[in-house]
Amino acid sequence: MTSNPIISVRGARRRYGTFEAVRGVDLDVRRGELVALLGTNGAGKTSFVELVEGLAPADGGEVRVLGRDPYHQRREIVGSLGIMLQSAGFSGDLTVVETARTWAGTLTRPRPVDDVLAAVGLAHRADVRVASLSGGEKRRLDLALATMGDPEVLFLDEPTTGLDPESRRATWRLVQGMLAAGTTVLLTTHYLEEAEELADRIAILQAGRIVRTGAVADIVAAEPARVEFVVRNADGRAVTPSAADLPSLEGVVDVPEVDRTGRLHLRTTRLQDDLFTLLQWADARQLRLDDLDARSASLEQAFLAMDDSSSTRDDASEVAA
Ligand SMILES: Nc1ncnc2c1ncn2[C@@H]1O[C@H](COP(=O)(O)OP(=O)(O)OP(=O)(O)O)[C@@H](O)[C@H]1O
Repeated sequence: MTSNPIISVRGARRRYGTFEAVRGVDLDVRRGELVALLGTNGAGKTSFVELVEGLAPADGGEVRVLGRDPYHQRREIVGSLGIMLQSAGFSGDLTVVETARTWAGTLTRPRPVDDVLAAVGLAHRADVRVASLSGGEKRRLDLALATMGDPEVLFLDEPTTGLDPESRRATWRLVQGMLAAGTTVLLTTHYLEEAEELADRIAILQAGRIVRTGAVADIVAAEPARVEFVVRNADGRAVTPSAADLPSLEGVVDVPEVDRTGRLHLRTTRLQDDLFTLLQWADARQLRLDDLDARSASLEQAFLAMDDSSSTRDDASEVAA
């Protein structure tokens, strides 16, 4: 299916004085897709997302949401956007339901307030003053307001920060329901598990540039898998093979390490082949690979590896820019 992207950004730039926080970002988000923007603190996520939300003008490049410039043509699209900022400025004196009703009054087609509060698990807190809510409850009220207008495009800036694991999962279910109904979502998060759970695609920002985009599986596949075990002989005693004792393993990157407990750690780009070779090697010598743990890299490992390598690359791209 080819359709125009709902969010389309080309060469976006944003400056604060002489400092450039967003340095030529390209991004497309298609209808019904969730793209998660990841990056370490100060990478430029909020600076970039504010351009797409139309809360600030770009200093260069082109930003389009639903075919419009979200800053200069904001009034034409604002009714189709739902924005959940990192901190919303509610009056603490209003109750939850009063806040929701006030917000509903600003929207063209609000969903029923009771439904929206129930969806985020705040129905039983409707008459509590906002000032008395916990941090996690305030976050859920933010989400209720952002989704009240049934937006075509939803911006979620760290939506589950401060939520307990159960509330976090409830938020994920709500977002998944909106995605299934065709909502397009741009999410920023520091929780890689959240990105793994929700994102169709991930974009990783580093010092104002996107250094990687792709599906979680593709990003993770580029990172070596981990294998760990303790080698024991026929008597059950742990033995520590040197690298020279081990069979030749084709996918192994860097030298296998033995930690203080005698556990051997290696990383390989050919998990199945190298595991098979290791098991054959152990079998032929009547050795056991105890507590064997072999697993693909997590998004977290891929993210940390990318962050290391891109900070080195960044110095080079600075000169080239
Ligand atoms: N109003 C501002 N004036 C000057 N510099 C700013 C301003 N806002 C942000 N910056 C700088 O721009 C860079 C990007 O900040 P931004 O808040 O966009 O990062 P972020 O990826 O959202 O970080 P976090 O994960 O901590 O929210 C940082 O170096 C920050 O110090």
